Amino acid sequence: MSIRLHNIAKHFGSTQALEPINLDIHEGELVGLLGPSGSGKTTLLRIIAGLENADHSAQPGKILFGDRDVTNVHVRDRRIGFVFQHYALFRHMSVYDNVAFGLTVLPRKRRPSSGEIRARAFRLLEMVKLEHLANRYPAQLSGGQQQRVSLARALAVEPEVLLLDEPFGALDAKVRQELRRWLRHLHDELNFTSVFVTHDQEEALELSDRVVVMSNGRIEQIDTPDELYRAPKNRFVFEFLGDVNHLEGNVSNGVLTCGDAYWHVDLPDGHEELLLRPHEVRLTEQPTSESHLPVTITAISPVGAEVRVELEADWLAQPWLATVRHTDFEHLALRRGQRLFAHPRHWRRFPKVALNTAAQTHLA
Ligand SMILES: Nc1ncnc2c1ncn2[C@@H]1O[C@H](COP(=O)(O)OP(=O)(O)OP(=O)(O)O)[C@@H](O)[C@H]1O
Repeated sequence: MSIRLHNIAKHFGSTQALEPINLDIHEGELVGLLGPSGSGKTTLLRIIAGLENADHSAQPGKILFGDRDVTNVHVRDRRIGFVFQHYALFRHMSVYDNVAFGLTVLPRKRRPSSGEIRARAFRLLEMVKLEHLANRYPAQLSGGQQQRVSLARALAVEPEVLLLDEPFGALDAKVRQELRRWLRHLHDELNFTSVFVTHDQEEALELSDRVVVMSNGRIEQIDTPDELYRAPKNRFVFEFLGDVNHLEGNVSNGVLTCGDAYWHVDLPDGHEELLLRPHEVRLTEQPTSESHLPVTITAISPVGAEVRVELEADWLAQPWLATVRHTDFEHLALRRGQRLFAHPRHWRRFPKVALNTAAQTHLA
């Protein structure tokens, strides 16, 4: 089931939660709504669900599920499954009853027989690997298990659209990771269309077919995770998707200078701010004829696939972060207090005048 939003806007009193938005979600897609707090993600999800009405204006917005105009259709009749962080399980019902609930309350005409309800609920419990806990009560489950029951409960009524609002928000990192895999797996196997809200970049990039990046009630970019990361449309998207180092200074005759640091860049004269990711910073013991960017290591974190190194310098307003391979870390014998030189491998600049102009990128 595709979802099409046309000219959807929302005010709460004088607060504009959403500027007029157009969004096409394809059938079978898993789409993440990503943005900082207050950017309008939940409002957009609630409007898709029918829990909130969009503004009625001179040009009222429209919501289509497939060919069906659901703009004025009640939430009950939109055939949607929900998994909301605060939409808790029924505490007085067993796991099995929670999952079967949606089917037992269907109107008689659409309600399956009790044997079928039982079979379907158990099939879903098997899918989320919880059939052995069918008789337990929610309070007797871990947070991750409860969210898996929520997922099974939402899927029991065979929704064509599944909406999830920060579904794994309250869980620890490892359980979140596991549940993401669950969701992706169920999504691919059952082939519904899903929209989920998150403020976690990693979650959005890992789970989504496409990500909708939002800020201030606006859509900044809609793209595949790969495209978003490689070709951010503006500075906001670039900064929101990961750690960023800033290099600010004046360019004159092809040399950017900042305090006692300088670097040859192919840019016209003027003030510049260049942005680079931690993996785009190379560290060496000596400067080169091209760059002289002296830095001091202030912290080292060797946890993970790469070593994270924090760098400070008089010419930097904010510390830089560099990620280096473990082999380079050992080779350079990096330690706190060590003085080194940074070399940008790659950088971007986002001209300030027009926020939405494409980034200029440069490979050093
Ligand atoms: N019921 C409401 N009444 C008044 N203002 C609201 C209401 N719901 C949301 N807002 C405002 O609308 C804007 C968007 O809120 P929304 O909850 O959609 O953001 P969000 O991106 O989901 O944020 P978060 O990640 O913090 O949940 C915010 O400025 C918020 O204060």
